[in-house]
Amino acid sequence: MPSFIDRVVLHVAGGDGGDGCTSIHREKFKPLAGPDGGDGGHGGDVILAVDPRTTTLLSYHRSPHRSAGKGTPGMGDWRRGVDGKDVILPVPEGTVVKDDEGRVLADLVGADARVVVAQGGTGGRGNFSLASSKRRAPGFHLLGEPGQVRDITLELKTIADVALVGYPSAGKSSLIAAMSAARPKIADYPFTTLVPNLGVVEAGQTRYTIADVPGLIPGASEGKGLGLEFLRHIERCAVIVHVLDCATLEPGRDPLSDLDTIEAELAAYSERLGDDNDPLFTGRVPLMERPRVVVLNKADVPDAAELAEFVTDDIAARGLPVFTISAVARTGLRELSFALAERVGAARAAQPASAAELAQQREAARPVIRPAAVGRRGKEDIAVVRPINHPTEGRVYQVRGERPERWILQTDFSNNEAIGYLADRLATGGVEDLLVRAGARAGDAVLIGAIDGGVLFTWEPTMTTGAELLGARGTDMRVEDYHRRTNAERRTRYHERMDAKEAARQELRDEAAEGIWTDASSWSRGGGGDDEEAGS
Ligand SMILES: Nc1nc2c(ncn2[C@@H]2O[C@H](COP(=O)(O)OP(=O)(O)OP(=O)(O)O)[C@@H](O)[C@H]2O)c(=O)[nH]1
Ligand SMILES: [Mg+2]
Repeated sequence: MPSFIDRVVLHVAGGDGGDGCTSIHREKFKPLAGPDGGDGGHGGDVILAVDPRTTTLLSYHRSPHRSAGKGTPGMGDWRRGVDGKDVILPVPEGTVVKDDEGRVLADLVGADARVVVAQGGTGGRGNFSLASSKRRAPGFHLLGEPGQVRDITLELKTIADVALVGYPSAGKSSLIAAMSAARPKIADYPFTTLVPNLGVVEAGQTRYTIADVPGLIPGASEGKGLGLEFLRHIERCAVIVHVLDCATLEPGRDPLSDLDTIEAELAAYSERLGDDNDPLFTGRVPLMERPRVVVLNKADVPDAAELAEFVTDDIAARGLPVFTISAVARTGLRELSFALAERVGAARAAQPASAAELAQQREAARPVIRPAAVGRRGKEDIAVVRPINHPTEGRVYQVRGERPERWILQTDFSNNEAIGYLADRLATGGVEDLLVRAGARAGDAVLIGAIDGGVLFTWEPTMTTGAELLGARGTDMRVEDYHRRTNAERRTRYHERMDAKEAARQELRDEAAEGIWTDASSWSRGGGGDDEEAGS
């Protein structure tokens, strides 16, 4: 059985959006009745949702890849593609979601807490919805955007009122079994408990939860034993109970030094927690200031009872309440459960009145980081343009920004009209202005997106060649006769034209300062070479 099921790395993928459709409506006596290609469906999201019936992250450890459904392509007759299905992953309450850089994306507390961890891609627009008065019969559609893909880490931090801490085999599981209806595994070998067990205790009017966590050994705060796996669970418990084994035969151990060892580990962990130890985040007092109770266990063993009596005063002298019990013989449990109820009650009274109040305070104290929005629901940013040194292309103007990068993903580069549409979008979206301001000139290499996976092309500003190139139908003259040619012919023509321009530019460049401008001819993905068909 894996020991780290309360921390899993999950690979999540939103569904890809379906492509739009290019279609011309046909009717009897009216074979070309305008565009009727529908939009592609949106991809589904991957969502984490708190589910009270889920108590561990075990199932994600077994199958860590989760993807939402794809949107289907649009079709003729104005039919829209079908949206991909969302995938809803149930997680236990107390699951903290982090991205691959360790930033907290969500802290799922509350019965209906949920978060989208991978957004589905937006469906591509069909030629019907791309039609405008300028562009009456678009011969292209937009591609569906890929869904968001990423690795997230889920960590389960048990939410209980009381945490039982102590060395392996101290009797923590035995104690929770004696105090509540929980039936954890109990055995005489260390690290029997790998996943925290939760029990509910009723003492008088107070009802509280108690968590038995895996055993702790020296060095746990540096990850020894089950280390941090264990320590994570005490972060959210209001009261800490030290369970000390008075019958251990291990050399060098006795209740007092065990107590010191565990306290030192808690202090080291608290240090590590840093910001997360902040009461505003946990809603509790910092770990080291939380109330503690000491339990001397195994008093049914004669020697142990003697030892317990012997150390009681020492521990009490440190200001800690002490209870001598036997989890097996079930002695001393009633006093203990009432003493815990009292401290839990006090901790609850000191807490912010409501979860909402806590959330509000927390929000004010630190920015809540939410998953970066991609696709249809996201707020769109402004592009940034800067000259960079491309590893293979030399000096390149790089354009970064959600909008232009999405446009690239939506463009079918085998369709010249779609490329023309992209050029229009870049011009009207202000990217051309930014290029001019950044100092780019016609013929410079421009990269939209990251160095890997971005699209590299030679820039021809529409503002200098623009108006005169716009045909009567609003189509780009660079692709003027698109409707009379096959795809392959169009592509070839386009590349011939680009090559000719490139040759002309090359001459100019040769005269200009050497080595500054580089060759980045025609559209190519990821900085790779030209298309196979180019120059044929
Ligand atoms: N005699 C006696 N034995 C006990 C008592 N409590 C627990 N034990 C025994 O101690 C051993 C370990 O008990 P567990 O409850 O599994 O200990 P634990 O602290 O949960 O151990 P880990 O899960 O490994 O960290 C078992 O053999 C228990 O039967 C007790 O009060 N008296
Ligand atoms: Mg145990």
